[in-house]
Amino acid sequence: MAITRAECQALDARDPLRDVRDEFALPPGIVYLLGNSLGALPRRTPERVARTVETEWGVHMGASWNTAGWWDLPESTGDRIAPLIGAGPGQVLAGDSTSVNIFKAVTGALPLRPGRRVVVSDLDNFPTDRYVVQGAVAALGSYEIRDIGSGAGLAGLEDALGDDVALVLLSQVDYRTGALRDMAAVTRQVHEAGAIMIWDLCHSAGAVPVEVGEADLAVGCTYKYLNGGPGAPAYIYVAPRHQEAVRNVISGWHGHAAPFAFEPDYRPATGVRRFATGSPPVLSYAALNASLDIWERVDLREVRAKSQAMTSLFIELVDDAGTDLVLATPRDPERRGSQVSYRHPDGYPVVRALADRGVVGDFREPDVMRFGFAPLYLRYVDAYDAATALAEVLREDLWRDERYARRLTVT
Ligand SMILES: Cc1ncc(COP(=O)(O)O)c(C=O)c1O
Ligand SMILES: Nc1c(O)cccc1C(=O)C[C@H](N)C(=O)O
Repeated sequence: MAITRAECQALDARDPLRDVRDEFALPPGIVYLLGNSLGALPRRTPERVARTVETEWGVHMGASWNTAGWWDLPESTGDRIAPLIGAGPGQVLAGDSTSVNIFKAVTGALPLRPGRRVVVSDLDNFPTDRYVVQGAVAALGSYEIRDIGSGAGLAGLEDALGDDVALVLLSQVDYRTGALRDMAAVTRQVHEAGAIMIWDLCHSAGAVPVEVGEADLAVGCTYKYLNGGPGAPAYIYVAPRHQEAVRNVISGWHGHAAPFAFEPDYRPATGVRRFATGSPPVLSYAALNASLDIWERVDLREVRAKSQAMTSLFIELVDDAGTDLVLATPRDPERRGSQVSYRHPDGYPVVRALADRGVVGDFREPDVMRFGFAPLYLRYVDAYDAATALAEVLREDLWRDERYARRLTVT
């Protein structure tokens, strides 16, 4: 092998992020490469959630809407997410799920381009992005969807862009392959065609230093690299230039200009607050905010450097092992997020056999094995152990055991 385990340990000893790992409660004996699906539990999270339950809810009760800042959680939490995506204060609102925020973004942005009736959607995007666009178009009527294949670097985009296109929705990092799109260049291209650009940042926030830049709107989740917990509040970014023009079609009372005036008719709040809808899940915000304490202390350039080094190391080690895996992730570290994916016709049982050996990745149809490298809590030695286990599972055909063929409900 190109590098020894001892050399990986030496890399860990020099890692500027090495102490951040202690912030996480990681089960022993596990190499957790699923942080791109559900991030690990920060040690401080249980205490923060317990405080919200026992003191804010249990003692101060309803007063906590004011005294504990519950009412303002969507904005205050959004302001803490903002630096992670290159946005400023008052530009990000935390709440709802990514799916709901996609619906709000798409239906809110389409009227900005009257007369244009086409939404460009990526065939390889995460399905919920496509499903929500399909639902929005069906609900609005008179719009149509133009699908592009993202495969070779969004090759279809140029041809799809015409003077009938109102809006383009894309993910910055492809969930299957981990390919990273040039957000600034694609946004420019879409704007030159006169359309609105909406980005899904689910697989990029916390994985790469995101710059929303000229993007019109963006959405993302916080339960992957941001470690906010299962089902943690998602977020929506609305560029300041659009905030007064974009309408929130799910116009609930939390986005009203005067919610406690209990007026019969909706009037939107100013700024990003108008994208709020209903009561925030306060306990989930508590968990997310505990994790954001950690993000506040880390330098995103160090996160990116470590992510690129770890993913490169993993790829080199798997190369050296001489398996029949096909790398699905770009080899150039500048062109990938923080995951490494391989194609293998029996990827599903391979991933299950690996999990039995303590290396947790996942599988995405039709043939993609994904290994996410969350730089806050993974070590170089983890990349080494994972590559070694993967090579062993393939070399010794360990995945052929029939118990690995059975599909789990959630994969
Ligand atoms: C790109 C992308 N968009 C959206 C989602 C999910 O959306 P939601 O938070 O609504 O489940 C995911 C993952 O679950 C995703 O990878
Ligand atoms: N959001 C998830 C869920 O609710 C259940 C299971 C997995 C997830 C995920 O996040 C999957 C992830 N977006 C993916 O890229 O496949």
